[in-house]
Amino acid sequence: MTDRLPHEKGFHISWDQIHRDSRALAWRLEQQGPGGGQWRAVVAITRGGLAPAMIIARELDIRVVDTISVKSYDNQTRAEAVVLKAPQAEIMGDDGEGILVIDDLVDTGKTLELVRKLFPKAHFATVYAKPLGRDMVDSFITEVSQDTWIFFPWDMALQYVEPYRGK
Ligand SMILES: O=P(O)(O)OC[C@H]1O[C@H](OP(=O)(O)OP(=O)(O)O)[C@H](O)[C@@H]1O
Ligand SMILES: O=c1[nH]c(=O)c2nc[nH]c2[nH]1
Ligand SMILES: [Mg+2]
Repeated sequence: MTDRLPHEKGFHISWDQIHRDSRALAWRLEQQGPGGGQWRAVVAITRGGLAPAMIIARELDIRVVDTISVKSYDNQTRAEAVVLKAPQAEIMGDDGEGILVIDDLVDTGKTLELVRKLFPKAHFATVYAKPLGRDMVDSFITEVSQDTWIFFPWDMALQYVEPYRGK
């Protein structure tokens, strides 16, 4: 099943902005590892979670980094979330306790819902969150409205724009 979501607004994020917001998320997560200590591993939800996960792993000095691949969207159309690649079973343990699962954003929450079912005791963190999915995430930095589409720097390119008076 797919459904079309209306996105009236666009929120354009630069590399600098995602770097700063991911760092802010890392600092927020620092004291929240198991027993107030170090996280056992970072797991990025690919592909969007890869860049934030790298920045967070670097900030928190976590060397064990794995991925789970969940595909939910074709362009701006939501489809059923499916796991295309799971993380290593030895890293995750029975329930994901002590593991930090990172994604770039939570929108409807369907992606995190699926991953949470697999690893219910992991900590779920995203850089951005929309209201529908906010309850699925344990930590995030910035909330945007549901009708906003977030444009990430890896999906954009700098391009020439005509001067305002030249049109
Ligand atoms: O909360 P939801 O409604 O599930 O949406 C959020 C997910 O959608 C996007 O990933 P996408 O499936 O588009 O794949 P990508 O990360 O490879 O771009 C985004 O990176 C999140 O993972
Ligand atoms: O680049 C993206 N921006 C978004 O706002 C979004 N929501 C779900 N998936 C998304 N991908
Ligand atoms: Mg994604």
